[in-house]
Amino acid sequence: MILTVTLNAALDLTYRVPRLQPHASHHVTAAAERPGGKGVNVARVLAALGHTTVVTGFAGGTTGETLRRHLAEDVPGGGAELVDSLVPILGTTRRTVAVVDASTGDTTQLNETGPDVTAEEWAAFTDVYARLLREARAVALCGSLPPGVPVGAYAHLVRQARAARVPVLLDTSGEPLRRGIAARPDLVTPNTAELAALTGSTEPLRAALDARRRGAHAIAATLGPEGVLAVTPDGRWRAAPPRRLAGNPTGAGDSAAAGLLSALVEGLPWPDRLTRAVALAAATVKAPTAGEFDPATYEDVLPHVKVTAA
Ligand SMILES: O=P(O)(O)OC[C@@]1(O)O[C@H](CO)[C@@H](O)[C@@H]1O
Repeated sequence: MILTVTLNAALDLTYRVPRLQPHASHHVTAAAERPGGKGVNVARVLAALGHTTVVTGFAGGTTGETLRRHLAEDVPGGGAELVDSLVPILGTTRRTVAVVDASTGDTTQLNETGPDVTAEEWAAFTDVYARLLREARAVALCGSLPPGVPVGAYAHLVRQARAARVPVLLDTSGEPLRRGIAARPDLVTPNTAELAALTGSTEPLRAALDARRRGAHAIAATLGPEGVLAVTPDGRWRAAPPRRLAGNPTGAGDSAAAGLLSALVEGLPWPDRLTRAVALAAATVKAPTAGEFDPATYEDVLPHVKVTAA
């Protein structure tokens, strides 16, 4: 199985409004509620691709219950098993709100901070994680940290995965990323803003090379509509979709992470991993909510992703 960790899981709400304007009242024309947080999105895409996936992290309160109920119901595309190993907490799982402006296609994201996690709950999680690592073929550590979880949490979890010889992907930001990358994860998947905040450089190749020097075995930077830039021990590549797709980009990075991890577990070479990541990200932009992708767009884009040396 593949393991995904979402320490700050969320109940994701997506609202569609005809046109988003500050200081105005809006009529919501469509609303959706999904289990979310980056690692949950990665897990849902992995399961849809046919990989048995275990979701861990924290869940609590009424939103936590709702999230777990949705997780049990909802494998998009009816793929492989999605196993809930979330650790219960006393606090209440956060909500996030994505507001999609139908006139432009732009999305505005509002993320709650998350519940307070106690030292005992964090200790209970690390025990569950150590047990799950024994069965895992790969692990993804994704998203922000809720209050109470130590800022070096990802560094600790990366070291545990490396000690267990389980390939580990890290997708986070800020200080947890800075510390996590120094623990030498196999793959880090920052977006351009995260990469710039980490390295101080807005030039993606320079920033990715710098990020790799900080300890990551490989970097696959997600560049939005431009695709993915990878700096790896086997080479450097850019992978780009054949055309720019309009839609909701929330969760596109998570789908790219799922593509990279599934292809790694399947033993595919880097160019094929990047091709899958880019096609899945494009197909996610064409799906209305994070954690889902449009299968027809995926099949359509996959043969046309362009991979070039960087
Ligand atoms: O606050 P974080 O953990 O960084 O991001 C949370 C989040 O906005 O990211 C996903 C999209 O990538 C959403 O489904 C999710 O709720």
